[in-house]
Amino acid sequence: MADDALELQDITVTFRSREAGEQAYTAVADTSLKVRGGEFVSVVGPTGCGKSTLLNIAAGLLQPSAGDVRVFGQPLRGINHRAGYMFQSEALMPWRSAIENVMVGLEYRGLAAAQAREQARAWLERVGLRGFEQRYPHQLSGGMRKRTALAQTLALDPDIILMDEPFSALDIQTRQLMENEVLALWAAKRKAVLFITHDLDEAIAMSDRVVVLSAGPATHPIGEFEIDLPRPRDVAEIRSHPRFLELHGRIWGVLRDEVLKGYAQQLKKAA
Ligand SMILES: Nc1ncnc2c1ncn2[C@@H]1O[C@H](COP(=O)(O)OP(=O)(O)OP(=O)(O)O)[C@@H](O)[C@H]1O
Repeated sequence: MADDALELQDITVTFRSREAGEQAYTAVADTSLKVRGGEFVSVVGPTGCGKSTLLNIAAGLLQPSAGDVRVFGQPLRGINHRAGYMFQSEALMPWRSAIENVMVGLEYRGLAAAQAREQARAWLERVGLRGFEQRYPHQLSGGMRKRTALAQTLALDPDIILMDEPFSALDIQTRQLMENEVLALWAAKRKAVLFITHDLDEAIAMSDRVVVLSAGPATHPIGEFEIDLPRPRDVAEIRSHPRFLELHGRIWGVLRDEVLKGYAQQLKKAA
């Protein structure tokens, strides 16, 4: 459909080991997933189930073994240039100041240095980093580095935002502040968001829809839930809303067994 920003159709991903004798591993099997324009969709699933793999497919960083990816109705070939990507790990360049980190993508896009600097400054201000433009990543707190990375992603004005557990390394208060800021920025621009997390509370608090993945191998969606909580939301306050608790109970009912299977598999792998 034309109003789908991102569509994964029957995606299968099989990793083949280079070492002879090792078996191929099918991480994801027959997975279909859509994100409509302006929709905030979270994907939750047990550890190691294939969440990052799916995001890499959506970003065009990884080619599926089978299946198709469509971006605003067009087949994706190579990198998804309509998408911005925010990783779990730090992606800032340590030798560049905060403003230079935000500028780099804009300059790469062809903006003159002065213009790129101006836009980067405005974005740093929007994410609460006015006065910190000249600091280097090691001179910023973990939360500030995340804010810089967020400014870096949003400055490019992507139509689709892909986020892979972006706040998992933060303490709970900073995390909730950042989640609220992301929601406020998202509400202003209404981009399509695909958000990966293993935290069900975070997924429900942020999203319009939550997709639950099975444990691997051959991970696939096993449940999909519309999150009809009122907006604007405060991620801390919404957790005590009766509807939140009801949705949490229903989704956890589907997720719980997969989490247990996921743990068992990790232990088996480690043995
Ligand atoms: N390049 C690769 N080669 C072989 N196996 C891989 C590769 N990348 C991922 N895998 C395997 O595929 C499965 C899914 O990995 P993925 O990182 O997508 O999971 P995840 O759900 O994002 O994990 P986590 O919750 O720990 O972040 C894992 O079992 C992983 O070991």
